[in-house]
Amino acid sequence: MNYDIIIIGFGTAGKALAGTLGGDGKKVAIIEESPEMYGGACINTACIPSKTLMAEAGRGRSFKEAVARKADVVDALNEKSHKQLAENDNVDIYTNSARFKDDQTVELLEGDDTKAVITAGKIVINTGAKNMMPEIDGIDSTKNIFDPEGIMTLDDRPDSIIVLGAGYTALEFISLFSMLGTDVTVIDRSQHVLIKEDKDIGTAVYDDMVEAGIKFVSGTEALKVDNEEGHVVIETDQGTFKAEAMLVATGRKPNTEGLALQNAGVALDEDGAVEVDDHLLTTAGNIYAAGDVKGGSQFTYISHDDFRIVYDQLKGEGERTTENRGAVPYTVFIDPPFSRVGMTASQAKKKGHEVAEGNLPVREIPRHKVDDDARGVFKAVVDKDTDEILGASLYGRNSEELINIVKIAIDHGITATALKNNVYTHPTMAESFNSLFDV
Ligand SMILES: Cc1cc2nc3c(=O)[nH]c(=O)nc-3n(C[C@H](O)[C@H](O)[C@H](O)COP(=O)(O)OP(=O)(O)OC[C@H]3O[C@@H](n4cnc5c(N)ncnc54)[C@H](O)[C@@H]3O)c2cc1C
Ligand SMILES: NC(=O)c1ccc[n+]([C@@H]2O[C@H](COP(=O)([O-])OP(=O)(O)OC[C@H]3O[C@@H](n4cnc5c(N)ncnc54)[C@H](O)[C@@H]3O)[C@@H](O)[C@H]2O)c1
Repeated sequence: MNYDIIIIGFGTAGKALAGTLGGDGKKVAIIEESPEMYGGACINTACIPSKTLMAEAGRGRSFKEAVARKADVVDALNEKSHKQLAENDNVDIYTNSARFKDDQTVELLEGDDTKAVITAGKIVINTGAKNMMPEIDGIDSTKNIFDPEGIMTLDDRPDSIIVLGAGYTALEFISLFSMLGTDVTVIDRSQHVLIKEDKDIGTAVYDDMVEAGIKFVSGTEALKVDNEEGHVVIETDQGTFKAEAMLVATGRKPNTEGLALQNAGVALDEDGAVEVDDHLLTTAGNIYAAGDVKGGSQFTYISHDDFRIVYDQLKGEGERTTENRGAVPYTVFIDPPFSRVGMTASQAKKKGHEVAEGNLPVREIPRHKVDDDARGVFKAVVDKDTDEILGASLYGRNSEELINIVKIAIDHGITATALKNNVYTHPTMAESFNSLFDV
């Protein structure tokens, strides 16, 4: 069977491309290896389930209630994603593993057997990333060790948990389990949490987590894990720790295993990600890669923007690139959330900017009284000479929404003075910008 385009992986970019190109009348094949993953990681195993659990915990629901609602949300979104493409007459969904035969030919596998072979002039790889398990003695044979996906399928809340890692994924689960009443111990290689972020904010997050009862064992190397009386016991260079369960959140790696990329002339970079140019073209001239599999920032909205770039290559002027998509904001959904866009003050100084800094503790924002939550601090980085906004790091309630305002300001050259003098509704966290940008 020949198609105009084959998409490997039903992730964020893949789904949008298949739907849009199918709508344009192109003959599209989309290949997904698991029916449980229609719509990709974000809705099935990552963003949506984790944020649903967090929202439920915030409402004071039990773990069981939270997990039950999360399952309903995931099922509904998975079904909706499948339906959207299944109802498109120009899109064929294949539930198989894909493997390249050459740069225009893809095998559809069931186990080791080739069930069919399909061809297309253009192919998009959107196979995402998967959790990495570190090599620790005993990790494969010890029970009650979970990755982020697995920990969200537990029936009962563990009374105690060890979290290995303190990156963005780990921090969200640390916060979640702490809110649910689990005793949390964090074991991490690095010396500080949020090491790449503004130092004061990293400290504020750490202090709030310690205040909530979370225990950190930082700068630590895990040596060995085992089970003892139904618990997980971890031996480290700073002592031995024990809990009912352990979550391993030590990073993710691009999903390229089994694709036989060498058959298509698609090269990987030194981190194992598919090598792409700024139009997302791989080293094979007719094959694109989108989303986590190409490395860089791993966010669902980046995968969605990758869809725009590839679509623009296939149907538009080819002007959108990874270089002109603008500032990329992000939120770590801890309680309260931490969000960032652009540079920190120290990064801006290193780049030669004369910096003016806004620094506003949340306790000075009127809205905090209404919410009865004084935790957090908002920081802004402004170029002293030009009034240009260079970045913002916001730790506090509603930062996941506010950061998008700053992103628009950065992308469209809206100055710090403009945000300072803007009229905002009251009482909101947004009105903090009247003070934050008064630098
Ligand atoms: C716990 C967690 C929470 C997260 N929270 C957020 C968040 O709040 N906000 C955010 O923006 N990002 C978040 N992320 C990151 C986000 O999930 C990813 O960036 C996003 O899902 C990447 O999508 P993608 O398009 O690259 O592909 P994916 O959604 O990963 O889809 C790839 C698909 O390809 C399939 N596949 C793989 N290999 C093959 C093959 N050989 N043949 C056929 N099919 C194959 C897979 O089954 C999968 O369905 C989170 C990640 C994790 C782990
Ligand atoms: N809210 C969001 O948008 C969101 C949420 C979760 C993840 N993500 C995406 O997923 C990506 C991956 O995040 P991540 O947190 O999984 O990875 P990461 O690479 O950001 O963090 C890994 C952490 O594990 C630690 N570590 C590594 N090996 C270790 C070992 N053997 N022992 C102890 N500690 C060890 C590291 O010190 C680090 O703190 C992020 O870059 C982000 O883009 C996004």
